[in-house]
Amino acid sequence: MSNKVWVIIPAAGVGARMQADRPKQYLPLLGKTVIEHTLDCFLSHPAVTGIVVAVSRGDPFWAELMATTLNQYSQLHTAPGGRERSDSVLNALNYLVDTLQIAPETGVLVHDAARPCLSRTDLDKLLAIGGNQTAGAILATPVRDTMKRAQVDATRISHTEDRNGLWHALTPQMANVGLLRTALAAAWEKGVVVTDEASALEHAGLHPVLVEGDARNLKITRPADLALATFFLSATP
Ligand SMILES: Nc1ccn([C@@H]2O[C@H](COP(=O)(O)OP(=O)(O)OP(=O)(O)O)[C@@H](O)[C@H]2O)c(=O)n1
Ligand SMILES: C[C@](O)(CO)[C@H](O)COP(=O)(O)O
Repeated sequence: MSNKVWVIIPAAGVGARMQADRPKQYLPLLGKTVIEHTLDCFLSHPAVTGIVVAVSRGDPFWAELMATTLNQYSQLHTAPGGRERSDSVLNALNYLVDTLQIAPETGVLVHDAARPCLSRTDLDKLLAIGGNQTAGAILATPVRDTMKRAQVDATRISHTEDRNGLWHALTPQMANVGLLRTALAAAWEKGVVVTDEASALEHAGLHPVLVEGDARNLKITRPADLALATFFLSATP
């Protein structure tokens, strides 16, 4: 795999859990939108050839950014979002192969638009380790807390899960274009719901590498997460 990669940014979610007046990737954060912070890490990286952002059809916020603050970046492309996150990612992969004719052995990173706190250090670490992994690689952090399995009615504890060997999957998640496209398409064909790229690779019988990353690379999901992201981005040098 060459050391140059493409990046896919799934940004077609509605952010229901955020309960905001717009999708969370477009919420203001330290003077610009969440997604602009997310893109910053990749737009300035020498190993990144281009970026495909999967957005909902008719998304007015993305169109506004592309007409203003992002209009100078020729390496930015857009693909249609899908019903699920995995559909958005597959649409972007199909755009890379069918429209841009990107070779299947090209490396690709998939990173949530809602994760604006990715550090350059972690990105470089993933690129260095993931660049030669045939089964893919993901940023992840070991579980810290005691993990409880709820009873069916979700009000009481059923039992405690063994947390040894449990990790939080983060993004970016890295593989080559052809492998990931085939794995996601196969999962879709089988009706298997996958919530990250590694799940599709696992369903294909692969075991992606775990690359320990910084727990501050949080996914903005609920209202309190925006204040955390603000703190993390304000505190970094
Ligand atoms: N059909 C979808 C659903 C999600 N995403 C993107 O995938 C990332 C992670 O998904 P999540 O945090 O679940 O975002 P939402 O689906 O928007 O959140 P919610 O589940 O609260 O609606 C986000 O950047 C989101 O924009 C996407 O591109 N296409
Ligand atoms: C891809 C991901 O961020 C890894 O933890 C997570 O699976 C996204 O899940 P969501 O339900 O779409 O937020």
